[in-house]
Amino acid sequence: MKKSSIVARNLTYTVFEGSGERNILNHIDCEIESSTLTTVTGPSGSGKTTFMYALAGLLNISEGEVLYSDNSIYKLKQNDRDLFRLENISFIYQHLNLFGFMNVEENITLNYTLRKKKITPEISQKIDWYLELMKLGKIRKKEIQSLSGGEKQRIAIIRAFISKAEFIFADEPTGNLDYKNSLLFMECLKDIMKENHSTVILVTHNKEINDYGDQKITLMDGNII
Ligand SMILES: Nc1ncnc2c1ncn2[C@@H]1O[C@H](COP(=O)(O)OP(=O)(O)OP(=O)(O)O)[C@@H](O)[C@H]1O
Repeated sequence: MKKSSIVARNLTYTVFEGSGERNILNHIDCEIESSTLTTVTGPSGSGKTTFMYALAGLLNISEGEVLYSDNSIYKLKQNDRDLFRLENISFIYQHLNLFGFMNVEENITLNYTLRKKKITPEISQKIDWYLELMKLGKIRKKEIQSLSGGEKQRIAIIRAFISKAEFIFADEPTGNLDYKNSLLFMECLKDIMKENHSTVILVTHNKEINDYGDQKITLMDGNII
């Protein structure tokens, strides 16, 4: 068996509601193997986004742990945890998180800027290649506000791909895309996974996207079913 790259043990996230408590994630155990695509589905409110954030070390979990190659992300000091994420994890959020005050190129290369890494000619060429592939053409210097929802989504996707992160967490990455572009995204994702040996966790409501998963997780009321 391949080595597990992410392991969650007893992962629990509790919130206080009124006079009581509620487990949004309820003692979850799971293993995600290296270089695989794991899809996460379930009804609205079942805990998919929370699960993804908890795996990425973004929450103050109530119980349990998340291990990346046997190291607990929640045992890291906050600064080290942030640094680990910056170096190793790319996100494609439901709400895109693109910055309106930056142009397309600045948004795509944000991870490099934050890590003070140079944009090599090879990376620059790759950006053009992705822009062409995603049918966006010559928009590197365009303002983000001037783009449509689907175009912004594709920029967020390119930003995640270009960072070459080992782990990609994607929350409804095809939510703003039409059928053709959704399948194009999945084909690109598979190529990227092969090239970078990435491990991908992808939240989706879409049955066809879910079918791409090597492992399929279904959540219901904070439990894996
Ligand atoms: N910090 C919080 N405080 C209170 N409730 C929360 C908090 N975070 C999440 N929830 C609740 O937990 C439940 C799960 O939320 P989550 O966003 O993870 O669901 P989801 O499955 O991703 O939903 P959707 O498919 O609609 O995006 C929801 O009922 C949400 O309101």
